[in-house]
Amino acid sequence: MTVWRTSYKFVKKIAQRICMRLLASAITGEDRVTGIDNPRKVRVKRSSLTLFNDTFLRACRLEQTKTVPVWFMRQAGRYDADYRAIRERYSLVEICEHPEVAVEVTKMPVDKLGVDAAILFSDIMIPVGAMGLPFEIRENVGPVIASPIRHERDVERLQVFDAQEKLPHVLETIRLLSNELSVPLIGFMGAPFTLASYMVEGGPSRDYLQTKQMMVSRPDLWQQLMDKLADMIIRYGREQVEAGAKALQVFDSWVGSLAPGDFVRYVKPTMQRIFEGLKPLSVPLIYFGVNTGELLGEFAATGASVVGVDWRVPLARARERVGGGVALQGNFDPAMLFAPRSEMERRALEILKQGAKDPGFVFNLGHGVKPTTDIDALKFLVDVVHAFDPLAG
Ligand SMILES: Cc1c2[nH]c(c1CCC(=O)O)Cc1[nH]c(c(CCC(=O)O)c1C)Cc1[nH]c(c(CCC(=O)O)c1C)Cc1[nH]c(c(C)c1CCC(=O)O)C2
Repeated sequence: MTVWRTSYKFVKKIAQRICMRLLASAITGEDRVTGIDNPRKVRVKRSSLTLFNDTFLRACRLEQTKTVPVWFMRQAGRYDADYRAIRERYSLVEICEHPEVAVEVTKMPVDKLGVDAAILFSDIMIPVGAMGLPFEIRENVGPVIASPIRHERDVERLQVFDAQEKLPHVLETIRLLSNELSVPLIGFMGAPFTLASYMVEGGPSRDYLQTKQMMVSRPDLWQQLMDKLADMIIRYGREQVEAGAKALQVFDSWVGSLAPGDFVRYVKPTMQRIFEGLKPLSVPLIYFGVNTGELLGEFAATGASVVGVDWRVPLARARERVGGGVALQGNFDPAMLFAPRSEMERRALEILKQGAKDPGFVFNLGHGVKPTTDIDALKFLVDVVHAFDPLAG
């Protein structure tokens, strides 16, 4: 009897999944593939019947898609009441330490907003803690480090860790997500300059005086720090992809504070080494920064496959600067999520028309979602992007 009931349930579940899959592809007309899109990495077991929306990955690979993929930086966050409720019980670091909670938070925007990619819920500082430098995240301030890096011994003490050993919960979160998600999971790391800015200043900064001072007056020590962070980033990136991340974004939020000559001299070689090291993983590699208008050409020359653009640069100009062979991601001003709907739509269409001129465009904001954003504005924006036909222009 029990055997019969179990097999009936099993057959019913399979039949339901097949029906859902057929229905979804009939409705969207989008190409759907099974969970496995990189046969080399089938180490992670996944259901072969999961619906999988690969529009984001295809746009990153410069393939023509029927709709423009969209996701938002900081798409899991305080604008969402359910997230705020979870934050009342867990700190940001605690969420990261509990895979079941991190999974739930990562999935929230996918379910609620209908975005085409998920981003791992974590923070760029999590691996800094694992390197042996304790930090704290202060609300409305950002990461704070009590004993910042100033001397050789501080750099020497930093460990290039094994995530299996130091951050097993992060890898577990990725494994769970890659089994459950119907969209690709983006893993991420902070880039060396941006991480160094917190590690050297001891917290957020307006002008990065200590960081830039170390860069120019102790180029040897600076390079030692860049090298150690690059080693960490390559190793941690590889572990994230092996656990199931389908793309990696390297956040260099504050590198736009550098003059182009300084970027080329003090940062670019390290970024080239990082993307060279991550390339064998065969996943899209996104390089993002704010205020990087003058650096976009250099960004494209680092070896990244997708370049993030903020709203200060029109996308057509960004395309001129990066040239061909690289996808673009951006560049809606997060402040414009507070504009009237008609104005939001007008601006989104302007971006879509420029961005989708060539294959290889991912719609995003130019920076993260602001905590006071209305969730309905985000949903509206997703709908506008999905209604746009990139082939019709
Ligand atoms: C610079 C940077 C940090 N963290 C990150 C960056 C690069 C992107 C950027 O430029 O915004 C990256 C980051 N941080 C967080 C994510 C989660 C994934 C997602 O985008 O949804 C991602 C991708 C969670 C978070 N990380 C943080 C929050 C907000 C605090 C909270 O809601 O608990 C979230 C959701 C905290 C944090 N952590 C950091 C800052 C500046 C802050 C903001 C402080 C505040 O406003 O309270 C460092």
